[in-house]
Order: sequence, then C-alpha cells, then structure tokens
Amino acid sequence: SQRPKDFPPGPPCLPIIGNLHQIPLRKGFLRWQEWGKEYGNIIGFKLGPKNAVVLNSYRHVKELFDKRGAKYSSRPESYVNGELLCPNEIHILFASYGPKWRALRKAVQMFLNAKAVDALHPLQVAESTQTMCDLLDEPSNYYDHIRRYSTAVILASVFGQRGASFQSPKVQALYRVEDRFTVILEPGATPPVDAFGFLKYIPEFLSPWKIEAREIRKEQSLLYHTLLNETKDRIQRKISPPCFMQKVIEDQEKNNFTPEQMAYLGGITMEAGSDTTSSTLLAFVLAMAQHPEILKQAQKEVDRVCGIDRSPNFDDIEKLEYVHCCMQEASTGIVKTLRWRPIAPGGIPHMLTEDDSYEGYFIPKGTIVFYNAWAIHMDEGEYDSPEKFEPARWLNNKFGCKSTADIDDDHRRTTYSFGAGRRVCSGQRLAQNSLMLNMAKMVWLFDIRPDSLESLDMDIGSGFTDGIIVAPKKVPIQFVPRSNQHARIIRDELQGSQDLFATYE
Ligand code: HEM
Repeated sequence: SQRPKDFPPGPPCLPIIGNLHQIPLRKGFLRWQEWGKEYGNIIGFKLGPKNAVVLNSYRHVKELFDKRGAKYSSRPESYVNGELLCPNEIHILFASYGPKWRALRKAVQMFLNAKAVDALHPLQVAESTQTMCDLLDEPSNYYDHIRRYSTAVILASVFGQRGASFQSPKVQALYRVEDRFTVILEPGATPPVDAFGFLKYIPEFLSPWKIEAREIRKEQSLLYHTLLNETKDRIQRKISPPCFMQKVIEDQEKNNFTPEQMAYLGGITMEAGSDTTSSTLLAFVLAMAQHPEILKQAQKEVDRVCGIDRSPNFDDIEKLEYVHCCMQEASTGIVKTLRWRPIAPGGIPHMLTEDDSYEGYFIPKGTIVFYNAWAIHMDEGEYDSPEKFEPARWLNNKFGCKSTADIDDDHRRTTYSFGAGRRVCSGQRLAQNSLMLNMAKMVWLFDIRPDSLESLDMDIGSGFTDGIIVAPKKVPIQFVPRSNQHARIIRDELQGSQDLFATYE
C-alpha cells in the first residue's frame, strides 16, 4: 500500500489497505470532491496495493484522456465485472483496450453514426408522442413512462421489437436486471476483491455479493439471448423491420462474432441507452418542478416557435435557444452539456497502460484513473453558483462557465457527462436527440409542478439513487396539460404513429 515516488498528492495511507477505509461504500465521488479542497485537482490514493488517481478538473481530463488517449483508454481489471458478470470481454463498456474492444466499438459505431441515428427521428417522435399521452393518462406514473420511452427506442432500433408499455415483459426484465447491475458495479458495492485476491476464494455462502453477481449474469444472458433469438426468428419469417441486430447477424461471419458476443452487443446497447437517457429526463422534470419561472420562459419560446396547433418536432429544436439552455443545464444540448446532475457522477474508470509523467508527477502503468464528473461540473472556479440550476449561464458562452473564467477552447468538452477520450460514450447523438425532443414536447404540453416544494429533494446524496448510474428518487410530481387543445393535438398526433408502431409489434 505504499504510494509510488512522485505520485500525485493525496491522503496518507494505512498499511495494506491504503485509503480503502476512507472511501464510502456509496457515492465515493463526494469524498473525492472533498479531498480536492485539500490536495488539489489531481489526487493520488491507494486501493490496497492498487494505485488510483482521481481527476477533479476538466483541465486534467483534457490533457490525459483526450490528448494522451492511447495510454488512458483501458479499463481496470475486475473480478466482479470481468469474471462474474461479463466474462471474455463481451461487454464493450468493460472490455480492455485492445482488438476485442475495437471490434465491438466498430460494430456499435455502425448503428450509432450520425446518419444511422438521424434516420431514427420518426421512431423517436412516435415513442415520445406516446410518452406524452401516457403522461396525460396516468401522470402519477411519470417515472415509469419516461423509463419506458428510452428502452422502447432502443428495443425497436436495435432488436426491431416493440416495448409498448412499462409493463411489457422485456422492458420489465431489462430494468429489473439493470437496476441491480448498476448498483453492484459501484466501487464499494462489493468487497475490494481486486486489491485482495484471496477474497474471491471465500465460499459463496459467505459472499452474498457473489450470488448476486451470478444471478445478474444469468438474467442478463437469458434476456439478451432471448431478444437475439426472437429477432433472428422474425428476420427469417421476413417480419422484422430493419434494425441494428439484422446487420450484426448478416455480418456475423465477417466479424467473427460468437452468438454470445452478438447477444451482448445488442443487450449492452440497450443497457447503455436506457436508464442513462431516462435518468437525465427525470432530472430535468425535477428541475422544472422546482423552477416554474424557468419552465414559463421555456414555454414562451416553444409557443413562439411552434404555436399551439402542433407539438415540437426535430425541425423546431434548432430554433429553441432557451430550451437548449435548459437542456444544457439539466442534460445535453446538441453538442453541449449535462452539468447540473450528471448521471454517472463518479465517471466510469479508465486504466493507464504505460507509465506516464504529468506536471512533475509520476503515474505508473496500471493506475486506475477516475474522472470525477461531479467535481468538474461543480467547480466554483469555472461556474457561478454551480449548485444552482441556471440555464441562462449557457447564454454567456458555449461552456456555460463564468464570463471572467479563462475560456479555453482547446480540446475542452462542453460536458464530461459522456466521459472523455477514446472511451467517450458512443451514443451521445442518439441520447441528445431523445432528450431534446422529449424536453421540448413536455414543456409545450405540461405545467410541471411538485405536490409540495418540500417533497423535492435535489440533493445528489439523498435525493438520488446509488450506483454507477444515478437517478432522482421518485417524488410526487403533477403533469397538468396547459389546455384541452394541447391534449387533443398530442392525442391526434399519436394516431399518426400507429402504422409505424405496427411494424415493431
Ligand atoms: C444521457 C444519456 C447518456 C449518458 C449520460 C451516457 C454516458 C456514458 C458514459 C459516462 C460512458 C463512459 C465513458 C468513458 O468511459 O469515458 C458511456 C459509454 C458508452 N455509452 Fe453512453 N451515455 C448515454 C446514452 C447512451 C446511448 C443512448 C447509447 C447507445 C444506444 C450509449 C452507448 C454507450 C456505449 C456503447 C458506451 C461504451 C463506450 C466504450 O467503452 O467504448 N450511451 N456512456
């Protein structure tokens, strides 16, 4: 547990365990943020014998992940991820930087490139319109309706199948397993088995986390294989609409993918795109419920651009500057940010594959490097009152930062919510399209109000769930249609989507 010579500064270590005892089991990114005040924005610490570094400033993420991507793009070796949950590097998010990851990333890119993603506009419009009608019919279940939306878009575009309601068995199966998956992946949710290898030999009856991991693996594998087999069957019967898996199946020999790799490729895309997008939308709902004045201003703009005779669509989005700012603040604008509540606040760890020197520090090969999206987005040096939901900050400059800040355009990302470097999220464009469309339609259609202001808990610690992906906890929120005419129009628009839905049934 000794710190390497010239390692970045950090808290003193204890023998053997290093700093493990100082990192809380949940939401460790808050502790890293606190450490930043004492040790600076690049902090070195020890997870038992393993070296770890956390980056609390965008400047370091930019220099290390974006400019030195060849070295900082692997993932830490992990017994839980790599052996129990997703063996043989089948999971793109956890695959180490090498040929297997490259083949997966190339395949995913085929589905997530700009042209392919923009071809999904009609599907997104149809599913979003259904979501608005679901919110009209059953507002108290807003949480499920929003979660259904993101899964339905991926189910249809990846597997050519429909997720018509939150109760659909596949949507249910996905969230049942996904909720458990994101919790077990959070550093701290399992014993430090990578630091102390002997822990893996403790029998299962004394290690409930092992049983949990095996069950998750079984459920995930069953779901992904079932979806793949159903899609294969529908393709054979010539009743499948074009979808990502169709292309993957056609290219199976060329890519040399096993059925397991194919099933996981589709399943993981669904995983990656479901609760990420819905959690961001839910954070937006929370912000709108707390800030009626911001909602009003966004409504004014949507009304000016779309009027009352139709709901917003993709042609309008470019013209909605203030709604953009709301999205940039709560979530993602076209190429902008997810600042206020990043859904992966502690980031997804990268691993350094060669020794490196940086600003006089030595960072050895094998170091686990965390980018702390939470600390980056809450940096008081960069943002005025960072804790405040303030869309207007994005009117100042494209980074939403203080006008007095030194605005640095070189390789700086407008958001770190999607990660950075070569492992940056492949699904940004698809996610952004979904977010913008749903936010614009929601603002156009509803007044969004809390049952009571006291019921809103905006605190990232207490008001959001645990896990590597966090989401606002469910609180009662009212969705009140702005007029009968708004409600009638959205229902009429839904009728126009029925033919498209039928192709996925
Ligand atoms: C608001 C929505 C989303 C957010 C905030 C988000 C965030 C992230 C983050 C933080 C990473 C890790 C980046 C890193 O390690 O540096 C990631 C990876 C990834 N995301 Fe997303 N994501 C979102 C939506 C999507 C969607 C819709 C898809 C596809 C359907 C997707 C597909 C992926 C894939 C395939 C990876 C793995 C990349 C790799 O390791 O090579 N994401 N995402």
